[in-house]
Amino acid sequence: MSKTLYDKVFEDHVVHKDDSGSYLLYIDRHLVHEVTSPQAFEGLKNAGRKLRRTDCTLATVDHNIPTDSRANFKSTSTFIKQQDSKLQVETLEQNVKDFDVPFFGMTDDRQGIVHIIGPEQGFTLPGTTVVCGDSHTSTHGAFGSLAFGIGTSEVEHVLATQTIIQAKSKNMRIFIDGDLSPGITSKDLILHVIGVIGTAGGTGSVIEFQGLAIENLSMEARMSICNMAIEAGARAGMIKPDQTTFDYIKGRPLAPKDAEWEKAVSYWKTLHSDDDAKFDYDITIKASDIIPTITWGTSPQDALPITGSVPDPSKIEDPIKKSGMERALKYMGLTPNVPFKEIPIDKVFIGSCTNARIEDLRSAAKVVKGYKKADTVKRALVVPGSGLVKKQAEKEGLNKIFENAGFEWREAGCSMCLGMNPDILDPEERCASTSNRNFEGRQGALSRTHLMSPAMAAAAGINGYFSDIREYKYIENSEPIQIRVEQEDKALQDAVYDHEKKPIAEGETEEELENDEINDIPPAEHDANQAPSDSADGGNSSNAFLTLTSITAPLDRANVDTDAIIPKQFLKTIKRTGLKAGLFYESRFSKNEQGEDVATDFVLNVAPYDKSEILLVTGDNFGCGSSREHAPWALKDFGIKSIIAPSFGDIFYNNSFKNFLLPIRLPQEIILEKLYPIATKGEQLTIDLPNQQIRGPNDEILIEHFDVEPFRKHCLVNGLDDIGLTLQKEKYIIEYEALRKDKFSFLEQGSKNVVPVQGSKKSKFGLKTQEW
Ligand SMILES: CC(C)[C@H](C(=O)O)[C@@H](O)C(=O)O
Ligand code: SF4
Repeated sequence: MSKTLYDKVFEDHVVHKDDSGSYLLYIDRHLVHEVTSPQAFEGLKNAGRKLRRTDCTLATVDHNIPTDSRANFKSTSTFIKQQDSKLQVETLEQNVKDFDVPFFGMTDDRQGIVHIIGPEQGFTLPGTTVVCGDSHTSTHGAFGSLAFGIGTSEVEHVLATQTIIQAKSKNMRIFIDGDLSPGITSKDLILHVIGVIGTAGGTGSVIEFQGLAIENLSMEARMSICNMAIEAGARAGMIKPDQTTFDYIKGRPLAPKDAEWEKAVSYWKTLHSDDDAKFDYDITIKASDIIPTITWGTSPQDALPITGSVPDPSKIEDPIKKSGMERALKYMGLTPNVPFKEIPIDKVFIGSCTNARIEDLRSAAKVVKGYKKADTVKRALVVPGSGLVKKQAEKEGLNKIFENAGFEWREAGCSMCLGMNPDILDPEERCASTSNRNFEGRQGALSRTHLMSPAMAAAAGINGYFSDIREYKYIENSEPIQIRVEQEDKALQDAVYDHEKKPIAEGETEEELENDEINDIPPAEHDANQAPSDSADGGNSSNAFLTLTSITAPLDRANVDTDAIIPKQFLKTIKRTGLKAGLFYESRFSKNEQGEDVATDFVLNVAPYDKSEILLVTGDNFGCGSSREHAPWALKDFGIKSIIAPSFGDIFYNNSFKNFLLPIRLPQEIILEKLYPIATKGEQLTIDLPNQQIRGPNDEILIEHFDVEPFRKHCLVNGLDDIGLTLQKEKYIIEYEALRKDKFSFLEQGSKNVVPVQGSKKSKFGLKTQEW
């Protein structure tokens, strides 16, 4: 039977299939960062569980770390000034020691954004399953791996079992017909695609990108495309591996070598969709239709060609779309019909897991070279995606080009992509950004983000206005510094052996340093919200969801992203509880003249809805975007136990079940006709999970049947912790591991070959002298 690329990779990882149709998949590569892991490690500790495979796990710090020069770095505790950020980073530093996880910390040149370092090290390989507690894990699909973001409960599940419970997604193909026109980048391509299919377009599907335009792209450009597959709502994005892929991987530190390399490549060559494979959805986009693209609104689907103007809501008929557009334009401070090229900007951000690789920096540097940043542009930040990208760029002299133009050259991290560190925009500042999300408040409270390619962001920084890169006048050979090195220097990676940044301050011993850091970490407390797992099947009747009767808060919005449900400043906790105050923070509160929070008339602030346990959303795609499990934690903390909406972001949907919160999908017209009138009257609905029904205030049946996958229902009705359930299937995991060791022996080394940095704190790995 013919298969798609997704079918092949999925099937090669099935450990077990349940009668209910739910699969247990083996995970080859697990990337870990500081934001979504503390509660997972705490869960392991509380339950006395081990980490199953450290060799399949690789950790780094990226979201919270300042991008200031680390030239005088002494210790995390002195370097990071924001207390909550410091705590998250130090908690990961402690957890990697406690669980023996290979780790790239701040004294290591290999540290960087988690989705940059995996491919850079050769940890990400074709045909593997790759997960991370981060939505942009989709990036790794560029290698033909099945890579997707997971929530913190799933991180814990993977740490404990090296597997994940999955349902099979639908197959979607996006075929790019023809090749891209000159000057058009992969960022324009993916923004264009999202503009066409919308942020819910890929929901429930794995997208395979195909066509000449894709085949002609470099690996880095392919990564930018798959990176933003999540912004199209997809579970994952994939591109079949080819010679470009193999050339990129060969020689990287953690890639297979010699005979294992040959064995790997012959398997990888089988990883493509068969000619007659069937896709559930098939979309063709003409490459010649794609021109430089930017976003104007507060969702990545608000994408238009740079030659266009701000859209006009008066021309829109659909009332939900019209009010959404009005709201976005008001937030963005934009007037309808103004040409994009006449809109001035305040700041530039060149960075993020979408566009902070060496090719991105090269293309921005070419634009900047020989010019000065416009006087009206207050700041332009260039943040390399990893320490190694930074090194490579410095070797090529790109840092000098940026600095000569008045751009700031920073250290690696997520930075202003979401501003969990000090890099944020001031309210109402407009930013030309190479990142992937333009949500309200994303780059700082009331910040205004416009997404675009690195070359376009750089051009905006020079001109002071959004600019069409095709009209831009490059200055060639005007400066002594040339962009000479077109090939990435893989040998630079060996430089970690002689890197200059010594982590230990003069006069301070390793032991003192270690003690300093440990002293800053409060002892782990038992988290009351953590599902106890001492019973054999992990059951806990207090979590069980049977029937729920409550008034229902109506929410008339579409595309409510998880940044809106719980903004970034509340992600810095290492606990699962205490998030009630942050729920819908930007909507529930505004600042008065004294700068204090004042409650708005947002539905959850107003009686009787402030006591609602059900949220009824009329628009599509609730919980899209980030994988933060903090979103269901905050909803739960507020008292919400069920959410009804036409559709949900895939990761949010999963995360809800893990927290015994029931998401129910119903068609929009049914919601509007049958449930909305009751909700707006402040009357009660009853959700009956065992019978899969919704009843009205007089117990009349409103919804005869709603869908919920049998396995999820079983777990919810019985209050089951699925780590406990999976561990009961350990015999299948052991069997799979034996098969894997033989058939996929080239995956066995994994992160075992990670060499600790010289002079780093004591590591249980010891200082190896492996050859790379
Ligand atoms: C912090 C993390 C959960 C989040 C994500 O999942 O994407 C972040 O990386 C983001 O980009 O919003
Ligand atoms: S999207 Fe931004 S915050 Fe999220 S991982 Fe990528 S760079 Fe970091």
